[in-house]
Amino acid sequence: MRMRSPDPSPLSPSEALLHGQFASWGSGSNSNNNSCPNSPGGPGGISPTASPTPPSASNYALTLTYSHIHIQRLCPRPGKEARLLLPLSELVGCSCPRAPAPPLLVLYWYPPGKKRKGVSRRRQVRAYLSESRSEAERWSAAVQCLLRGVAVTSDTEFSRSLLPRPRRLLLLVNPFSGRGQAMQWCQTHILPMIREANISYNLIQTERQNHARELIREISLPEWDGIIIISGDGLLHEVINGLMERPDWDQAIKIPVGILPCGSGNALAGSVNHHAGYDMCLREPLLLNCCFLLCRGGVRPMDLVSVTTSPAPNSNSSPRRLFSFLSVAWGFVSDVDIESERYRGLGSARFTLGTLVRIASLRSYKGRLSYLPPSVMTTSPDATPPPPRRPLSRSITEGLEGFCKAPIHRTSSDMGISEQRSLRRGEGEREKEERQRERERRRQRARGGGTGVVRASSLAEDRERELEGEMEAEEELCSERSGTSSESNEREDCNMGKNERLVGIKDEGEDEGTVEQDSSEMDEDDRSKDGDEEEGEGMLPSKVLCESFTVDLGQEADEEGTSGFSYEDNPPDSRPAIRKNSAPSSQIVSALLSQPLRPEPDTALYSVEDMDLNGTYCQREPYPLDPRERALTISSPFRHSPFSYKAKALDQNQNASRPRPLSLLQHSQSNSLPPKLSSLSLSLSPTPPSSPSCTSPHASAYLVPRVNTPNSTSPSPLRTPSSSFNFDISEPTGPLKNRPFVTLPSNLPKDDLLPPLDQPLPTRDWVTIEGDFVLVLALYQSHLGADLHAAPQAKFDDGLIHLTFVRAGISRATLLRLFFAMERGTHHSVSSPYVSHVTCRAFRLQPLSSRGTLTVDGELVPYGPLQAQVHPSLSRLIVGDSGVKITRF
Ligand SMILES: Nc1ncnc2c1ncn2[C@@H]1O[C@H](COP(=O)(O)OP(=O)(O)OP(=O)(O)O)[C@@H](O)[C@H]1O
Repeated sequence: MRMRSPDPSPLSPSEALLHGQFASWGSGSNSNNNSCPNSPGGPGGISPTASPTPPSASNYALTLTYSHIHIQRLCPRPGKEARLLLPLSELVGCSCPRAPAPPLLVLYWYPPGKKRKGVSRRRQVRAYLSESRSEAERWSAAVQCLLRGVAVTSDTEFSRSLLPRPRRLLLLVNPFSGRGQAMQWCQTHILPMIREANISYNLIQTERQNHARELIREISLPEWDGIIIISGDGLLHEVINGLMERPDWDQAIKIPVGILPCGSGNALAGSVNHHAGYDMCLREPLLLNCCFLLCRGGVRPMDLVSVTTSPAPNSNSSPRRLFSFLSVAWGFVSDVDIESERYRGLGSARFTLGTLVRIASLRSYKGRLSYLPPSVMTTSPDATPPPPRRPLSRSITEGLEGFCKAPIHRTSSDMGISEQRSLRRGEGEREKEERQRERERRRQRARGGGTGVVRASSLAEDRERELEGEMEAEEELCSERSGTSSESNEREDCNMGKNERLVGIKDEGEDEGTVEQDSSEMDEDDRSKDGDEEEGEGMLPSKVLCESFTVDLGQEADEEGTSGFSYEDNPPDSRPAIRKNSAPSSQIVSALLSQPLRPEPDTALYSVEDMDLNGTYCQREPYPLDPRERALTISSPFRHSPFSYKAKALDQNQNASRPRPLSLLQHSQSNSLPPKLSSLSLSLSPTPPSSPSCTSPHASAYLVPRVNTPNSTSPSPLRTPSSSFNFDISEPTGPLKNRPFVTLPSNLPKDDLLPPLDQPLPTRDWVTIEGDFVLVLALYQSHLGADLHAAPQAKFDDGLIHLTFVRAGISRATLLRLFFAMERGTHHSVSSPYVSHVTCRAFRLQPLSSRGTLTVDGELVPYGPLQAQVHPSLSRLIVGDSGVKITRF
């Protein structure tokens, strides 16, 4: 019994809603005490025929207030606390068993677990024997009224009639999610708690992929107060899309949805758990927290993101639209998600192993990422309006990894350094500066042969010139100001600023050299270079925090500080990539990291396909590739990868009816640790040579005109409307999600920020980054997995997409450090010029590499151009007490 010390402030009578005396009844935790009352109606519940245990000698005085039940032992025993304060916020329900059971008041209490991570909240059932049934029922009704948010006062006559009808929930269980424990957990954890909360439910097991989606499209929704997914995030993805495919989608999507985590990633559950203020946890503790929050009720609006994907390969259909509640991933994250399917038996540890394998064979992808930063808006009508904001029109073309770092530092932010400086000046100066830059860009493009192709080797010069242009403009501004009393001071300031920036440019150049060396020699030299890198760190800009988002300008310098990074340096519970329940031990990690990372000779070739403005792939120059990469499918070190790319994939619908169990069976052969892990070759993936000096034959080939550059050329001659989306690319045959061709309702919310996928983006306001990426991750929840706090600022309804992109050139150690820091959500402070975090309202992703994986909410979608826009607060999520109470009863 958890008796607490007496409340120092005695209860005032006005606070008390009810007061009464009860005798004790066998109480305690369900697991330890067989004599205690069990779940109402559940197995082991109070048997009507059971003869009541004789009341104990000790009696209790119970007082009910708006927030607590005060339980006072009337005959204090030595060594025992005399008083227990039971917060109503920790109760899921209360009952009064029907006759012939004794007149009991039964309280179902789930106090939170100990602070130590991973310790579950524990179920405690407390039963008190009343003098009469009517008194017990009065108390039960009063407690339930408070739990359900019914307005009551001390004058209220409590009875069952005051209670709203029990909530009705549709529970959808994917029995194959995670490690296949969903049904077992239903019986042991979920259903008992739901019964105790007096919730009615219908439980349906899904039988195949898209079963839930079809079901949700058809059912009558007014019968339900909520739809609960007992699975991973994939099943919720189906439900959300099923709701949006209904003719009454605008009503349907407002039905509260909830998630009880039984998958392996459980990102949304992790976000809900975090939102409720609980410590990060996994498995049963996470499930119990989420189930508790569900029973407490309370919903919040949740943003949905409308994603338009390319049509499936070999299909003549148009782009597909779907709705996403979690993420879009390309590169590292989606690769790990899909490739680690084969380790599903490991539970969430599959991501750990997948992460290590993918880091060992790190690869990068060419592509173009464009995004629309959120606009600056004043929320208060009294607030002074912001200065007129010049529409931003920026496009950043990056060269090879580590080569052109400066542009991304400065301009990928909504209010980057150059923009902030411009805004301080008058419109005239800004326009003048803009014109000057424009002229410079045009000259630059003309030098590129008039094709719009930007030479990679010229990018750094380009950027340097741009900076010089800015400085000249500033100098002009200073000279215009001369004549005032502060003339000399200002001039000095200006000159000083210029010198500092020139030093900065020089230093960046030096740093780039270092980073190139880093990418080619990697870890072998890590330790020795540590000191040098530290030196350079102070010379670079450190970090710009923008109003709406953060862009890390940090120095990759302490990248090499990661040479000192070892598993010994990190407490075991602070590793997201190496999870607590991970199968791979630190020895595996050490083995992987201790391998020398050698650049592989570029001995084999495969074709790199470039894409024109219309999203059509065209073959460009050959791209060097390690022969093993070709042999090992998508650079997996596992020879029998079930995800090998076939020359031509089946239409995704040909997998359509393949139920999950089959796919699990199919993967079961590889559901084991990699053979001979220690002999894994840590060869570099086919990233281009680190030198930007165009030694790579393809260096200028993949840099194609940018659609949203103001002066970009008209659409490429390769573009033909009919050939748009006609991708001759292969897809993994296994897990590509079958999406039945359903005609979406015509009145769905429009993606008003985006043109059709085959049209160029608007020339204003958008930012484009082009180059080699290790990963692009668009997240709209705080968590990417239950223990990956990947977007710490994200809220369910912030109307924002949180974009993280990592560019090629990042070392394995830094990447690993980034994932480690993600567990605590501190990865934004991992200083690396290759890592950027921004927010946006819409984005477009155009992969330029011919192979890769794209996932939406962890589900594979056709590989090709994709775009997305956030639709704020479109749906409603059950989050517990911190939300608004469910009103539909
Ligand atoms: N009965 C079933 N048989 C086969 N596949 C199913 C079944 N029910 C659902 N699915 C599909 O299984 C896929 C994975 O489900 P889900 O994401 O819920 O679990 P998970 O992958 O274990 O969890 P997480 O996404 O958190 O890793 C989804 O695409 C879903 O459509």
